Amino acid sequence: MEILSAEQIRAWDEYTIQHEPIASIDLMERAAASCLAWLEKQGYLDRSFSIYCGKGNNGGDGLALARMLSLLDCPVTVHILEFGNIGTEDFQGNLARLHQTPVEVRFVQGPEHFHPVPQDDILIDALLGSGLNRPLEGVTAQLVEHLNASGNEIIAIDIPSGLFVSRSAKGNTVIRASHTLSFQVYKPAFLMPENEVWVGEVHILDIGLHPGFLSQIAGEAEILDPDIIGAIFRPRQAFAHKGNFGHALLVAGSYGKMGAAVLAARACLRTGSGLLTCAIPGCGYAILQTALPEAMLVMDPDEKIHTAVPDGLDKYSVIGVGPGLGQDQRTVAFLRSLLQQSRKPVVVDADALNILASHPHLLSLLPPYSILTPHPKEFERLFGPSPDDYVRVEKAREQARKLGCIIVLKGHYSLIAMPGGKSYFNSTGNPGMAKGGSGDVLTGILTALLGQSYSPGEAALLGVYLHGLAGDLAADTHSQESMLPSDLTDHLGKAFQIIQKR
Ligand SMILES: NC(=O)C1=CN([C@@H]2O[C@H](COP(=O)(O)OP(=O)(O)OC[C@H]3O[C@@H](n4cnc5c(N)ncnc54)[C@H](OP(=O)(O)O)[C@@H]3O)[C@@H](O)[C@H]2O)[C@@H](O)CC1
Ligand SMILES: Nc1ncnc2c1ncn2[C@@H]1O[C@H](COP(=O)(O)OP(=O)(O)O)[C@@H](O)[C@H]1O
Ligand SMILES: [K+]
Repeated sequence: MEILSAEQIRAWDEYTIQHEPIASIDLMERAAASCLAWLEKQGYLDRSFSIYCGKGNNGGDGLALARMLSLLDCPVTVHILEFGNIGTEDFQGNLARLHQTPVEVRFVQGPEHFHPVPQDDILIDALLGSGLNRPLEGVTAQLVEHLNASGNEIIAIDIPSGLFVSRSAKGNTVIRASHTLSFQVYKPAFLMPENEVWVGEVHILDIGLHPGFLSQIAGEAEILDPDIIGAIFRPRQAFAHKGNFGHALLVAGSYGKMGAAVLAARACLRTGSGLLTCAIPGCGYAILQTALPEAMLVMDPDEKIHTAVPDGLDKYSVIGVGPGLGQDQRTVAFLRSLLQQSRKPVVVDADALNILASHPHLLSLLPPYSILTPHPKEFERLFGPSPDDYVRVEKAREQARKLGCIIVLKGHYSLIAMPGGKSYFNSTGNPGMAKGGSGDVLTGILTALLGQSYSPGEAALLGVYLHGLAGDLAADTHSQESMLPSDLTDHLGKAFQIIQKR
């Protein structure tokens, strides 16, 4: 699913109006009807509603919804915020239609018109939508604060009023919705952690915009969905042998952090690597041999840390490096040699990223199309602080282009930024994965896929999606609270089966 800017969405409206064809007010009718259907499905129709409208098309949606609710005998009051203009054509058309119903319409010109909010009313926010072009101020901001302070449940139409579609509204006044009903596609605003308090749960409603439009635009970002994954995943051939599925080298673990190596290695095996060798310090020998009989080992001469690059790197189809590595000075030198000798894309995570952050000149040694998997803190260490989430995402895209690498910026909607400029937001995963070790599992998964002749881009997309899907399945089994990173690996099998069936 594409992620579009406000301008692109407006253009899609226009395209639909021309090519379906459909009158603009009828498209608004469809948008309002989709909100009504959602309210009905969620069991809201036995409630009473206060609907707050601006004078743009977002307000028009609110007026149309008010009429529809009233026709179903729901008690509705409409409050229209006076902006000192007559409103858009479709707003006016819907106001005329609303006047033919018994719905009471109140005009709000100043705080003296802010009625106390009836305690049990559901508030519908149709003040401002994707047309917002400046922060809320004056009466508008005061009204939003009044509604937020009411403690009532607020459902926002299209986007909570005060939130921009594609840039930060940090520090501004914004409606705090518990649900946002938006149309057709995700907007960037819904994917940014800083907006969670305002958007609540997001529901994308299909209003039948013309599909022909999508072939005309070069979308910069997409939601990683089952269709994309279905096109990437390749089932095993009947006559395949282990040589077809790569020989992965996983460089991980140090004294006190051998668990990271075990987690990554198990995930690598469960993601189908043909062969796996783990490069580990001496202290990990018994641990790895006992935990994972399927894995082979190459031992570092040092007992506790990584100091020496294993011989014959070229025989491995892929290298994954980082989980539990430590940042000893000798390990820094080790990482430098490892990257210098690597001729294929490498998966780089955790302490390997931290070493790159403290020795940025090493970034130039990354083989093209390597996959870097920083969480936001590691990202900040690598590329500096960002004032808001939008800037961080943009910076990740920029760095992916600059380094010629894939950057997986991990989070609720992990961003996968490709060197060619395209990026994806992952749709799987849950807060049960916010535990030390989940990232190590991802490294194992990505390393396995990259070794199995998936292209680096394919491996990154499939791996991040599978990791989150396994997380969702683990949460179903164990709850988000109780699930462990190792449960992600235990649910990879089921995750593969789901992908395969689609
Ligand atoms: N496909 C879809 O998605 C469909 C979308 N539809 C709906 O259309 C909505 C977009 O409608 P829209 O373009 O009329 O914008 P909307 O936000 O109602 O008004 C913005 C106007 O307000 C003003 N303004 C801006 N900032 C302000 C501020 N801080 N404080 C005060 N005023 C401010 C500014 O005018 P200005 O004052 O700058 O002249 C601007 O022009 C969309 O969200 C969805 O609900 C459906 O109906 C059909 C299908
Ligand atoms: N709230 C969340 N929703 C979805 N996924 C999450 C959430 N929190 C963490 N994750 C996922 O869990 C993983 C955590 O990785 P990371 O922070 O590197 O963990 P660690 O280094 O401790 O193993 C990432 O893939 C991230 O996307
Ligand atoms: K709104």
